[in-house]
Amino acid sequence: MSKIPVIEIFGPTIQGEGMVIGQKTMFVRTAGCDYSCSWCDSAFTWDGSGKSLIKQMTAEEIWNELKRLGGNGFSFVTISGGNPALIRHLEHLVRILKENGIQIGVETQGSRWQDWLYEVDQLTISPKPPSSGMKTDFTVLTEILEKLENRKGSQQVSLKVVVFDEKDYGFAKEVHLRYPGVPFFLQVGNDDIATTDQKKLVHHLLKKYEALIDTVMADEELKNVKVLPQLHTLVWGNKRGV
Ligand SMILES: C[S@@+](CC[C@H](N)C(=O)[O-])C[C@H]1O[C@@H](n2cnc3c(N)ncnc32)[C@H](O)[C@@H]1O
Ligand SMILES: Nc1nc2[nH]cc(C(=O)O)c2c(=O)[nH]1
Ligand code: SF4
Ligand SMILES: [Mg+2]
Repeated sequence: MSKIPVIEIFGPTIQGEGMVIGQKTMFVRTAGCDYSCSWCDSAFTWDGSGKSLIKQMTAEEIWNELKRLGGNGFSFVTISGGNPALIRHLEHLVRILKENGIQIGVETQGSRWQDWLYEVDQLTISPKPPSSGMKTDFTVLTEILEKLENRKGSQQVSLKVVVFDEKDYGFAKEVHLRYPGVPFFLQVGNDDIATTDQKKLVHHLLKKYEALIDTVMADEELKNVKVLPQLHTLVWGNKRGV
């Protein structure tokens, strides 16, 4: 059976970001990314520091681990990474989750396509702004969004851009104005991903959230948008596996 590189499986917890914020969910985090964002809060998935944590698992093994951790107490699984859209074999996990009546969420940056993305119930695509050091290939992103336009009725797709500075804000606007029909989220960037001083971090991030709200409220070009913090970071700081 084909193996999937998994770096962590955790939950149940709440989805802390984006269109499904607050949803009770399990997480499967795959290893490996085609990007290397300067501020990635999950760099251990791709920078070698988490190498010893990576397990090659079959879809059945992942499903068994999800049940061991979550028992009968979950109906939603979020697949993140790294970039899960690098891994074709996730189609097997998606099938097992579907067969068991589990709703699926995916977090990806919109740089790669896989056919199993059609089966995802809540798909968050998060193009990277300039501060990440990455460059979005808009031809690829447009192709992906065009494929998803013909999706079945129950699937929801959203765009989410993390904002650290003014240039990022300009990029976020560009993305929203390019794809005005796709539900759009702005997310506060965490620029202190290493600190263990949670009180200070939360205070700092709430200030940044307030500033981002102020900017968007004053901006006539951004109307039908949602502005969110990373809720899990406000609750648990930079802790991993929550
Ligand atoms: C770790 S990524 C994994 C999925 C995929 N590679 C992606 O970037 O969309 C999950 C989400 O966390 C966001 N993220 C990563 N580092 C962040 C940070 N320092 N502050 C805020 N959001 C961050 C990403 O933009 C993405 O939306
Ligand atoms: N609670 C919680 N919500 C999340 N939403 C997106 C996450 C991610 O790292 O992809 C994440 C995460 O790591 N934890
Ligand atoms: S695309 Fe996602 S996982 Fe990859 S480096 Fe950027 S934030 Fe991290
Ligand atoms: Mg995260």
